Amino acid sequence: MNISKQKIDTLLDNLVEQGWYEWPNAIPDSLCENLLAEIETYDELGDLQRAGIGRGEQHQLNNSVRRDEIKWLNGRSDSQLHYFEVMQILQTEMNRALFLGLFEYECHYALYPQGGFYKTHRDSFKGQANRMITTVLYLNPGWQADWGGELVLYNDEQTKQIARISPELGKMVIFMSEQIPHEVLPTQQPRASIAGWFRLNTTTAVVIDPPR
Ligand SMILES: O=C(O)CCC(=O)C(=O)O
Ligand SMILES: [Fe+2]
Repeated sequence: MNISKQKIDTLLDNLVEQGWYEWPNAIPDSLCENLLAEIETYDELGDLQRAGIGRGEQHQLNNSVRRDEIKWLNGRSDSQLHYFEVMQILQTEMNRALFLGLFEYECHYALYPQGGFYKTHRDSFKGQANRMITTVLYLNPGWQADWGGELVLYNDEQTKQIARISPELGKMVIFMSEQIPHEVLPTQQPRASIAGWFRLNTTTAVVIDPPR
C-alpha cells in the first residue's frame, strides 16, 4: 500500500502542532473488512480475552474502568502482515521526521460489546516513556452518530474536551501517549478496533501493559 507523502506530512504536522491527528480513510476499506472478519472469527471461537488495567503483577480486571475484549496481533495472517507493513512505514516516517527513536509496534484487536466503555486514562506516564505514540484503527462499517462509542480526547490538564471521534471504518487516530488523556464513551453497538502503541527501546520495559 502506498501512502502519499502529502498524507504523511499532514499527520506529522498535526502530531507536532497539537499532539494528535484524526485520519479518515487511513487504511483501505478492503483491508479493514478483512481485519474485521478476523476479530469476528476470534469472537465466535471465544478467543478474545477480557482486557484489564495496570501493569505486570498489578494487572487486574476492573469492570468499572473498561469493558472490552482483546487479542494481541501476532502477524500470522495476510491481513495482519499487511497492516504491520503500513505501520512500519509510519514508524519509519515518524522516526525520520521527528527523531523519535521508535523501536517497535505492538497492537491488539479490541471489541467493545454493547454498553462497553473505557473511562478516562492515559496510555503512558511521564518517566515511564516506553509507549510514545498511540494508534487506534476503527473497523466499523456504517457507524451511526447516535450509537455513541466516540473516543473523547482531553487536554493535558483534563479541563476540556479537545476532540470527539466516531469509530468509523478505516479511520485512524494517532496521538502522543503521555500527553492526551482519553475516554471511550459507552457504545450502543458492538465496536471493533485495533489499538496499538509505538514504543521506545527501553531495556527496563520488562512488563507490558496489559500483559499478554
Ligand atoms: O478504542 C478507542 O477509541 C481507544 C482505546 C484506548 O484508549 C485503549 O485501548 O487504550
Ligand atoms: Fe487508551
